[in-house]
Amino acid sequence: MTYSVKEAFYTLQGEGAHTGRAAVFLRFAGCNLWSGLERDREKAVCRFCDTDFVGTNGEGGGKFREPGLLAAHVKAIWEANASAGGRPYVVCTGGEPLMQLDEPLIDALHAAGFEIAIETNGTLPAPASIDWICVSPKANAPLAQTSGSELKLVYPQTEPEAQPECFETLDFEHFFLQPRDDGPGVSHVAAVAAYCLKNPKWRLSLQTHKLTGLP
Ligand SMILES: C[S@@+](CC[C@H](N)C(=O)[O-])C[C@H]1O[C@@H](n2cnc3c(N)ncnc32)[C@H](O)[C@@H]1O
Ligand SMILES: Nc1nc2[nH]cc(C(=O)O)c2c(=O)[nH]1
Ligand code: SF4
Ligand SMILES: [Mg+2]
Repeated sequence: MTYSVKEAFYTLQGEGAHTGRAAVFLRFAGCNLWSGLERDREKAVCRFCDTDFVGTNGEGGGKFREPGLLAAHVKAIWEANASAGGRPYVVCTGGEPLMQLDEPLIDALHAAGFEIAIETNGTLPAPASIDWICVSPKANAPLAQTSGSELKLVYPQTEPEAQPECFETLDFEHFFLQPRDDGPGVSHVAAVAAYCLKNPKWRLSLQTHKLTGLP
């Protein structure tokens, strides 16, 4: 299949349990919960998205006709940036990466030496061969993937079915609340901190790339 990639870039993982780890971010185009067009945002299932995942015109983006070609592209980005040590790490995100990330591409990334992480909204099942599965549930989007490495819930969400208590018995190793970024002048950090202080099962995940200026 042909993979549509919005952008691919080298940075530090900004969120969750692997915060601070060097990685190639592979951002697939398209999502099943929003078209990505501002005119559709209010009627979308997921309305708080902070990401442009439309098209293939970003840095390192493009269309890749074979899994091996995309894996070679990711490897070239790693090798152009990392000089020594550390296991090559790729974070597949989007948009919704599970609309495109398939077994042939997972095999090709593994063959290129990568440990593979995914950031997914959990509405599509994730292949078990992915090394690190981060699920970020959204209100009104039933979960197909109820186990994994970390569950990272954007907080607050108003809908009753997107409250932290709805997810805390699922089969994940780590539970994070991430303050919803509503743009300049609004912060939900204190609300997340207060929740985590009362409910120690949950930890605070800051979007540290937005503090450091990394992509
Ligand atoms: C852009 S999404 C792409 C992956 C996948 N579609 C998902 O939603 O998990 C990557 C991460 O950013 C989070 N995110 C999106 N918009 C956000 C916002 N406004 N504030 C905080 N986190 C946000 C998502 O919940 C997810 O954990
Ligand atoms: N540095 C950095 N860390 C991230 N963690 C998850 C991200 C995403 O958009 O999926 C992201 C991102 O866009 N940049
Ligand atoms: S599911 Fe993820 S990529 Fe899709 S609109 Fe929501 S946050 Fe953005
Ligand atoms: Mg992001």
